[in-house]
Amino acid sequence: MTDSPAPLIPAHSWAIIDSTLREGEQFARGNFKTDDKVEIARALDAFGVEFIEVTTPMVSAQTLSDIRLLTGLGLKARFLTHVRCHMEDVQRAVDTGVHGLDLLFGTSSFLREFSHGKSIAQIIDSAQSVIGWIKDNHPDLEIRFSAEDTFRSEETDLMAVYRAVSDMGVHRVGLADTVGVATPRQVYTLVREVRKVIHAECGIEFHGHNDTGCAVSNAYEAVEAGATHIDTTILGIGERNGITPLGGFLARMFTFDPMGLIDKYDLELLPELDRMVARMVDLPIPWNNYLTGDFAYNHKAGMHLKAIYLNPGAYEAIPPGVFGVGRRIQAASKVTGKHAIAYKARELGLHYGEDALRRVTDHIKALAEHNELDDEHLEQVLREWVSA
Ligand SMILES: CC(=O)SCCNC(=O)CCNC(=O)[C@H](O)C(C)(C)COP(=O)(O)OP(=O)(O)OC[C@H]1O[C@@H](n2cnc3c(N)ncnc32)[C@H](O)[C@@H]1OP(=O)(O)O
Ligand SMILES: O=C(O)CCC(=O)C(=O)O
Ligand SMILES: [Mg+2]
Repeated sequence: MTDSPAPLIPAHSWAIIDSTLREGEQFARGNFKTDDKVEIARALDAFGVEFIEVTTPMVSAQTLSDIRLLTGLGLKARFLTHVRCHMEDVQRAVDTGVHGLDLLFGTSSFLREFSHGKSIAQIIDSAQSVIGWIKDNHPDLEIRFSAEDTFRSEETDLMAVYRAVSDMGVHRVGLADTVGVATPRQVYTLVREVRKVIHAECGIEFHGHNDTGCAVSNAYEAVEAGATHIDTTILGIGERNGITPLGGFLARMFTFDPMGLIDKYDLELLPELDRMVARMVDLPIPWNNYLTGDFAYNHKAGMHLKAIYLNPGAYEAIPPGVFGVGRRIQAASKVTGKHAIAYKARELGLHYGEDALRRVTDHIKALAEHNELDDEHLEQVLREWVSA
């Protein structure tokens, strides 16, 4: 007997840093009150994400006190706060009870010119003072250093920065696709290159925006190339059209290591998480949302329905029940077929011969050409057909 093959990408090789409480606060409708933050943190913790990233305490006195409240909840998830590579920010962050600091500095010419005005050498100098101070005064804190706008930065600049901060002893470096422009292949290649210049024990984090629709694929490519941490938010909320959504990323990774994901996370809570954030930002869950959208598990075409009744796996990559959602069979449309109609009839205890089945199917298709039938109407037609 042989061992079952190792999953393509084992779930234990990466961790989630959920940034709903940081990137999510930068979403147009993300204005979380203290109670909302507590609810989100508890829900993420119950789900099982490894890290929760919160906004910088520099935002306001309220934010500072909220971070202290959150880190005092006694959750299993570890808190990280996202701060500029700036002594004042760091000094305010270190006694908030967080487990680590996510430092960042923009390295692209756009951000060097228009955001902070520092050269690469100055960025490395600032990193040296800030990281050195944290290590001397708070050696227990985990430190991550990210080159903001990584994918529009010069590769030589990036390698100089990553090599330097890795030598300074950061626990993780971050690659950020800040404007959502990277392609999956670029992400894969750059993560591999970064791996070569940092220490073996240094982790790699990826943060990807969705401006060009690649946030999930890019996160996946990052992991495939060796990234250890992926930033997500619930429903993908964030600046502009957001970042890698928690549900979308998990859907992607589930296909490689279902048992690994089931062990790590309470996947059935995903719909609750999505509903919670949709309520807080006062928007519906998108109809085509990964896993939890209204129609994510709607099956309609006759050819699909025939196979779905025999084995749902024929047209579903991921069993919906694992993520706490159900499937919907939409049998009464113009694109339906006789197998679906026979199945629906059998559910009602009705049986047709072959000719009758063809005729009732065609009748339903013709009716649905004008107006789709709901379940009640379909049932009525099927019963009338038998008694007619
Ligand atoms: C891509 C991203 O999502 S990055 C994260 C974005 N997050 C945030 O902006 C958090 C919320 N921000 C805030 O509350 C405020 O912007 C604060 C408290 C951080 C700063 O507020 P202000 O002092 O009023 O400055 P303002 O926001 O107008 O400008 C940004 C400042 O940060 C500086 N800065 C930008 N990036 C960095 C960095 N990585 N490290 C250090 N300083 C930086 C800029 O130079 C500018 O400072 P300056 O006025 O001395 O030139
Ligand atoms: O700190 C990071 O790595 C990411 C910051 C951010 O939100 C971004 O670049 O879009
Ligand atoms: Mg971002």
